Amino acid sequence: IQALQISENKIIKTKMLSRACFRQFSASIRRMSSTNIVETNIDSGTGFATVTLSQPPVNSLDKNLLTAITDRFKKLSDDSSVTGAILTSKFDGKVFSAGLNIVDMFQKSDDHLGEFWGMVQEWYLTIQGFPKPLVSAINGHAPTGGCAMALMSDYRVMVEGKTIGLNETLLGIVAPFFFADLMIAAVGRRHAEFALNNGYLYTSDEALKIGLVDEVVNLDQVVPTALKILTKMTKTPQPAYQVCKNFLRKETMDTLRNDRAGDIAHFVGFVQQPNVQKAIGGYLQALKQRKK
Ligand SMILES: CC/C=C\C/C=C\C/C=C\CC/C=C/CC(=O)SCCNC(=O)CCNC(=O)[C@H](O)C(C)(C)COP(=O)(O)OP(=O)(O)OC[C@H]1O[C@@H](n2cnc3c(N)ncnc32)[C@H](O)[C@@H]1OP(=O)(O)O
Repeated sequence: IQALQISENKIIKTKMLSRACFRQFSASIRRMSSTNIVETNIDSGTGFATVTLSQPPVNSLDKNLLTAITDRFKKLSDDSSVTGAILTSKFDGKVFSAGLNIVDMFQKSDDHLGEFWGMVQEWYLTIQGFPKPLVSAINGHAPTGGCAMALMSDYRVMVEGKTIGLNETLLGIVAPFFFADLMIAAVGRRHAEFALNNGYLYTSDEALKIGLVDEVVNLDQVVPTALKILTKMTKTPQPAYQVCKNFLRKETMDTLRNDRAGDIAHFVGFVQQPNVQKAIGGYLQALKQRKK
């Protein structure tokens, strides 16, 4: 009987302990009401939000994903309990993001293209204007718009052995001026001209050499390294951090803000050209046939 009582007490204690652990865990990690394509967890101890892009197969930025990311970052900006954020992908070891969804640019009406580009502008203005420290944990390939999105963060940690770059010209399209300015800000005009004119995709190590990313680590170190640097960045007095970040980025953002309609018209006119459509169609086909 005594033995039974002892083991029953042990069970009760174990249950109490696991309930306490669960309470502690649920108190420290808050899951934001996320769409399933953008998962967000907030650590209530540090205030760090981890935003994980989760749209299969490659996080291509279609209207749904652009809107979900934009909404998420707007909420994180407004949430005073959030001190900083990490942007990463669910498809670790494979793809961070395949950039803008090419299907949204092929054989579409002017209205579709205009609405799509308006969403691209809003996505750029929101992440680039995110007032808190933001670190990209680039755990897979990051071509074109995927690279641009990583460039909008304040620090880039990349997994070894993948590729990154603004390689639009290889598709027969041209990176918009606000993508080009992101690259110039990171690597300087000389490297940016070479990278954009030639649609050059850098390996992780090459990207590190020119300053396109800040650190290259193995896969299981990507997020921990991002967390480490975020911890440092959030120690800077935040009003000063925000003012500084805003004034350094304001010029290009203002150029876009001041003529969004003109920029949309420019995009639609460019993409609807028959030779551009032909190039995009050919590229899409090549992408589909790569696997065969
Ligand atoms: C004078 C004019 C001046 C200025 C111009 C004015 C305005 C600007 C005009 C235009 C600017 C437009 C800007 C565009 C920026 C972009 O972001 S364009 C996006 C380009 N993206 C890419 O090139 C990436 C292509 N993808 C890949 O290289 C690979 O998929 C990747 C390495 C990311 C992953 O490889 P892997 O894991 O092997 O996957 P798969 O290749 O097998 O892909 C899986 C399926 O996903 C489809 N897919 C891949 N990427 C995209 C995409 N970006 N959009 C849509 N779909 C994509 C792929 O086809 C596979 O589909 P399937 O399974 O075969 O159905």
